[in-house]
Amino acid sequence: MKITELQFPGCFLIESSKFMDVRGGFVKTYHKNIFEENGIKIDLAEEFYSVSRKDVLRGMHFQLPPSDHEKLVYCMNGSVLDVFLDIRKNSPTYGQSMGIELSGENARALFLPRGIAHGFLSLEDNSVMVYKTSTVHDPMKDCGIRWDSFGYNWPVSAPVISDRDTKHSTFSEFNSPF
Ligand SMILES: Cc1cn([C@H]2C[C@H](O)[C@@H](COP(=O)(O)OP(=O)(O)O[C@H]3O[C@@H](C)C(=O)[C@@H](O)[C@H]3O)O2)c(=O)[nH]c1=O
Repeated sequence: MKITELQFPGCFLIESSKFMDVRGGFVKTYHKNIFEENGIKIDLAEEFYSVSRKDVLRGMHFQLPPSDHEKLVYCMNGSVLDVFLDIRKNSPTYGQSMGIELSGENARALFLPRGIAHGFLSLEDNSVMVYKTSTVHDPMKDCGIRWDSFGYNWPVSAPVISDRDTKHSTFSEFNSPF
């Protein structure tokens, strides 16, 4: 397991070893000690997953304080372009976004701290995204920023998005509490 801090402080790329044999594959997605040795502390409270068709775009999501949380995300099957946006006002990378491909094949995961908005574009059918979070879902604090409002160059013109995701504030309208 190789863990690298990204250019956004507190965001980490986790590259897990994938063991293959005649039966298929094996991937370890969380190891408390290795994570903590690399500066990642997450008390797991919930786990969930979504399944998306090609060109589905979900995001950009986060929970507001006091229900904000750390998030460990990975793609167990298929592939996605995972995109995250720094909305921490005191961060040197505030307002910046970056994208990383996650797939069942590359077995990468991302650790995202509080104050990072998260979304992804599904690059193929049956892309399964798994999340482990440090607080439980709080519908009253579940919040978002419009996917097309912060300058990220998504490689899709007409993504499939939820009704909720069309209604988020734009990045410039949003007054970040982080
Ligand atoms: C996120 C979530 C949703 N739900 C419900 C609400 C709704 O009825 C249904 C689908 O929710 P959504 O449309 O918000 O699902 P989705 O758009 O897939 O939400 C996810 O998007 C990505 C980008 C993230 O980063 C995740 O943290 C999460 O916000 O599931 C829960 O019960 N618990 C949860 O933790």
